[in-house]
Amino acid sequence: MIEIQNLYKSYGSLEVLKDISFKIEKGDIFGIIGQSGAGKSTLLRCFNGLENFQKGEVIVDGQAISSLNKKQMSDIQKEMGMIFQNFNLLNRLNVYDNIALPLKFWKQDPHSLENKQRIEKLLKLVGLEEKSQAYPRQLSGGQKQRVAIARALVLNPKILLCDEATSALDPQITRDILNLLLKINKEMNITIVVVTHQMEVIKQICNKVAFLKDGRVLSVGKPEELFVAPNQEIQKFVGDDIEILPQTGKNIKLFFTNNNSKSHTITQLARTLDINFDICQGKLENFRGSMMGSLIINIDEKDLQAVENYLDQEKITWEEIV
Ligand SMILES: Nc1ncnc2c1ncn2[C@@H]1O[C@H](COP(=O)(O)OP(=O)(O)OP(=O)(O)O)[C@@H](O)[C@H]1O
Repeated sequence: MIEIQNLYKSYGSLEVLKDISFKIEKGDIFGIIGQSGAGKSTLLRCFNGLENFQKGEVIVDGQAISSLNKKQMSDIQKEMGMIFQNFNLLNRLNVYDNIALPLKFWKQDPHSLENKQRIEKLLKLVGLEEKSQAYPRQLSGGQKQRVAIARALVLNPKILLCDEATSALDPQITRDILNLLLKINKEMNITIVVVTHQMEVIKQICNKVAFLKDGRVLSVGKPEELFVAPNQEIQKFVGDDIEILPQTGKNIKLFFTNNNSKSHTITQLARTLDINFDICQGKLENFRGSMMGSLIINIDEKDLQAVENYLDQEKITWEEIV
């Protein structure tokens, strides 16, 4: 659906995107995560032509963005709705007219029967049937983002681009908006790209994620797979702060995925190898409804080899914490 090939982008002498390549498939909810300044928003804006780039290519629905003329670019832009952190609503227009703005841009009558029905359907989808005549100043942040989502969908796009769409919202409202995005993805079959610095957003809705650091892709994959990959940069995002661990013996961190989250792994380990160990830290995380976990145990140094062999044999991902 969107393919990014060896993309480079600079602002003057500042290189912001460096050799970015990955693919977003139809139906994905694809997350792009990274710290402030990593280049996430710039990358997203290269997808719909809001930014140009110096090298590489972005291919949307089989069309190379850099080769499009003005008309072809607007047609592609029509296929991509976008929402932002600060909602970007027009305060002088009511909810209905804000949602209708893209229709006006495309010279359509916002009050034709077809468009009226379309906007009413969208108002229902985002749960704002009662607010059609309200003005932005009369709405909460979550409601404003719902209006922005309805507006982004009014032209029937295939792709929805979300730039830090929940960063200004509190945790409960964030969850509601994320559930709405999940619903839009499932029921309307819209591919969603989410730029965020919040790991929670990735965990709740994304089936794929790209980690960006200093304009480069650190890793791309399923969130739960990257979570179990022993990569310290990524674990920082997952919020894996390791507490103080014993200074004696060896500390081993085990990662449990859906495939190996058998409850008896740990008791089996003790029984099979006939060893004792201490449990130092444990954590469970929810990825789109699947539980993933990690556990740090402290073992005697003399048992290290046997434990490593056992974990490898049981195909449990582990790392030694030093
Ligand atoms: N129009 C611009 N002109 C010059 N530099 C820019 C411009 N837009 C962004 N930058 C710079 O490009 C880099 C990447 O910015 P970008 O906004 O893409 O990062 P980000 O990962 O989205 O961060 P944030 O979450 O803080 O928005 C930053 O160093 C930023 O200062």
